Amino acid sequence: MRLDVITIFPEYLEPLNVSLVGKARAAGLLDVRVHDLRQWAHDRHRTVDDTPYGGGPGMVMKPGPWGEALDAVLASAPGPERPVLVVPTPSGRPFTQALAGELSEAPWLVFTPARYEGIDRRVIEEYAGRLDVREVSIGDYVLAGGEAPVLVMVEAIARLLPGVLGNAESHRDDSFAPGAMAHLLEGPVFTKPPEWRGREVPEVLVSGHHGRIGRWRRDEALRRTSAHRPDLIERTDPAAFDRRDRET
Ligand SMILES: O[C@H]1NC=Nc2cccc(F)c21
Repeated sequence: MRLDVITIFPEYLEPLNVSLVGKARAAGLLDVRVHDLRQWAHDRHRTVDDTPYGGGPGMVMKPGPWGEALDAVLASAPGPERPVLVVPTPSGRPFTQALAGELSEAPWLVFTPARYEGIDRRVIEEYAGRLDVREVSIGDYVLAGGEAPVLVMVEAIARLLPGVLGNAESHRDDSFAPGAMAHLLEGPVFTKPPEWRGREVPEVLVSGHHGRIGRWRRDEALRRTSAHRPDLIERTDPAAFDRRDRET
């Protein structure tokens, strides 16, 4: 997968050099290119934003630099391939595991993180005709810009690429991944030592009885989900658990 990010804060994307994404890049599974938007702002002050028409708070990003940047990035691809344009914005569709999965299938993604107030609408209109443009939000809270959302989305997408996660199994029990535990939060986890500050690991987990362990984990996941995310409970199919129990 090729992945381009156009931003006025290239240093904000440094985390894409480390950990899971960094390893995927080193392994040649991901080709990540970060571009400084200001190289396409030609005035002396390299201006990329201005006050909004119609008034109101904050600043809106000018269309000129974005148009030149996107044209340059699109022109840099050898073949006829067109990327999916991912526009982080608080007014976008929710970023979900399903969308991460869909985007992980794309051979080329271009991310355009912008300031909170966004990019001049005409940029979206200019590219919507020829690219698959996705306006996406990572959540209903106020951030200064879209760079942190890009880090979040790239991590969620990269870990789904073949070869990126060592143990393929670790997708299976992800919260929100398809299957019996889909839409459930994961329950508590434990590791050595067996006792720590007088607190012991739940006996079932050291029983070696996989059926009991599976049921305990499901019950704990249901308990945690009903406490923290009751909205997810009605989306759970109890029959799927029985099927899963029979498999384990
Ligand atoms: O994901 C959103 N959630 C909240 N604030 C934002 C600010 C800029 C971009 C963006 F995607 C977002």
